[in-house]
Formats: sequence, C-alpha cells, structure tokens
Amino acid sequence: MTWLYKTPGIPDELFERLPGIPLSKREVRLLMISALRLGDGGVFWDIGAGTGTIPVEIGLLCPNSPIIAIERDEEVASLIRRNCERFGVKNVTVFEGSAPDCLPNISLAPDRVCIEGGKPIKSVLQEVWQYLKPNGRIVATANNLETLYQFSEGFSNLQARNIEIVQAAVNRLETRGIHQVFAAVDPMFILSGDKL
Ligand SMILES: C[S@@+](CC[C@H](N)C(=O)[O-])C[C@H]1O[C@@H](n2cnc3c(N)ncnc32)[C@H](O)[C@@H]1O
Repeated sequence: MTWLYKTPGIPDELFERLPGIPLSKREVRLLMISALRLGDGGVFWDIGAGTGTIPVEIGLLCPNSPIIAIERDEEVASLIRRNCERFGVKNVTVFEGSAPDCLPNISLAPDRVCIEGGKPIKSVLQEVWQYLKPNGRIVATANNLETLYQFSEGFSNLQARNIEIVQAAVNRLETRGIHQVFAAVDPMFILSGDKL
C-alpha cells in the first residue's frame, strides 16, 4: 500500500510493528517534525530510528533529502526498510550500527538530527555536534527526568542556540467497558537547539 496524502501525521496503526519496539505516537511525532524545521534537500539523521515513523514521514515531506536512519538492532533495521517500502519512501538509507560509535562511518554530514536512542546521551550529543553543519539543528526526545536533564545540560555545554523544551500532554478518547475515557499518550519532552 502506498500512502498518498501529503500532510504529516500518519495514523499509528498504518505502520508495521514489531512486538516491544516503540513508536512515537502520531501527535508527538507531529511536534517532533515541526521542531526539526526541515527544508527539502537537507541531510537528515535519525538516531535510534525504531519503527521508522520519523524517516517515513520526513521522506514523504522532503523527497529530495538524503535521510539516514540509524538503528542498532538488525531486525528493527529491516522493519524500517519495510515501512519505507509500505509508504513508497525512496530516499531513506538504513544504517545498522550503535551510536555514537557508528557515527564516524556516515559519510554525509547532517543539517538536521533527531536523537531518539544512544548512550551515554552526552557522548551521542557531543559526537553529533561535531558533524552537524553550521546552522544545523538537533531535536531530541526524553520520556524521563534523567534523560531530560542530560540533554538539557548537554545542549548548554555545547552552547547550542535557541534551546527549547516542550512537554506535550496528549489524551485520546478510548472506550473502556461501558465508558468513554481519555487515555494519556506517552508524555514526552521534546528538546531542540541550533548550531551557529
Ligand atoms: C524509542 S525507539 C524510536 C521509535 C521511533 N521514534 C518511531 O516512532 O519509530 C528507539 C530506538 O533506538 C534504538 N537504539 C537505542 N540505542 C541505540 C544506539 N546506541 N544506536 C542506535 N540505535 C539505538 C532502539 O533499538 C530503538 O529501536
């Protein structure tokens, strides 16, 4: 099946999933994409690409951008390839490796980076910063205070500009038994910062 709509925000259930492999929920994904401030043609790295929702969405939005999806798990890397095929995305290269160690092997320097995996966090951030082009931008996600703090401190130490942190709280209406209840979608912190 090829997804034909141009607006981002593909419904979660349209992606192929693997048990236990996380997926950024649609509403959170939209905030991440917005925070990236993409331009078609720029090089994009997604570190810890998981199910591949971000490379798929960005591949559709920016068909002229080289997109590198970095994923340490071989099975998950294959899942990303299948999701790209499913949505007809042709400009994603899946790079199997563990960040930060694998990053020097990527030949194209990025204009935009999304950090969703990799430890220690500060080493990943420092390594990415070295490769990030001038006027480049990093967006990182955190679902706990420790990660939030490490990214926040990491951005400050690197003297990133225009640091922003947004905490999204999204609730979806669900049917539970005889009731319609609002269920929280994984609360997420979205951090972003620019390199001069
Ligand atoms: C939270 S998931 C990303 C989900 C993704 N946002 C999506 O919606 O499809 C994080 C992924 O990072 C990968 N990962 C964790 N540490 C990594 C590392 N050091 N290098 C590369 N990938 C890593 C995990 O295998 C996992 O698939």
